Amino acid sequence: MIYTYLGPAGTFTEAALLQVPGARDAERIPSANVNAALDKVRSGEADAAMVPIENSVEGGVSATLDAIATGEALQIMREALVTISFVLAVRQNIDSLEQIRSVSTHGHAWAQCRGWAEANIPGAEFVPASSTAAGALALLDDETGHDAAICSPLVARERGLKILREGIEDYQGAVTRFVLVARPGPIPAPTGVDKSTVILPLAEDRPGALMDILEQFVVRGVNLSRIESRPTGEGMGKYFFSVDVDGHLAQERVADALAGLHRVCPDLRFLGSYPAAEGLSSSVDAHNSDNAFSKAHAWVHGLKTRLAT
Ligand SMILES: O=C(O)C(=O)C[C@]1(C(=O)O)C=C[C@@H](O)C=C1
Repeated sequence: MIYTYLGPAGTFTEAALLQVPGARDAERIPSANVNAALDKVRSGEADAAMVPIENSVEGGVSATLDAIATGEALQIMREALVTISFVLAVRQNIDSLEQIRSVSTHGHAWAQCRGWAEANIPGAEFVPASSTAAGALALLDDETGHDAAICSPLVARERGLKILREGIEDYQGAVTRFVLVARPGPIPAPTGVDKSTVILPLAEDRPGALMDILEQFVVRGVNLSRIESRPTGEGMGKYFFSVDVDGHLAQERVADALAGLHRVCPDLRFLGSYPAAEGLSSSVDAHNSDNAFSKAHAWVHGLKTRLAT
């Protein structure tokens, strides 16, 4: 297996990839951004890419949500959760917060430390970086660049960076969710605690269009764990929904909901069923169990055998 991930080495995304059994000893190619990582998978240069998709404080990672929703089809094989904590790393000549005029990090990391930054380095300019590790490593390479970087404690320690403050995140215990994405292939077998992801473009802007979609889940007792609307880029007011549901394609209620969605949303994109990284809370009523669906299908099938030909 050849893996790629949002690099350079030392990103939270690499930490997520290292949770995948075997990834530590496999070839790992860093990519400069999410699109580059997914392109490597689409072209066959890598077999799978780990990319961030959602943070418990800042929400969805738009670059990933958009890139997997369009273009050549991809499939989510698994997910990984990483607890996020940030340090403030500085150049060797900086000894106090007052000396910091510019700070670099990834946009999602900046959003998670904004309160701390406003209170502690109010005058500092934010310099966007392609990842937290890229912002941190520039402290070593680029003598003319920013004074400080917000990054993981790990990359700061491994690269011998000077740490001025630790635990600067606004919300302790924040978590980022990552997905491992591959070219479409076999769908991982159900584990009993699974998720499925589906992209639902709105066919037309009319009253009840979202209700038609949600109804497909509600009537089959399928719980949604995430729903986000993203602009398609094709003009104002054009959106698709990116949805995670509890359950696996192998479960009748999920398969039946997908069939219903295909009728109301024919351009939908199924992004996969895969093991959930943590236990799901939703329970399934008896009338939405596989058994109830099988009995109902068998009953209708029996009736149909009596149709006059
Ligand atoms: O910059 C990194 O280290 C990343 O892995 C990216 C990323 C993100 O996109 O959310 C991952 C985790 C943190 O929430 C901040 C940044």
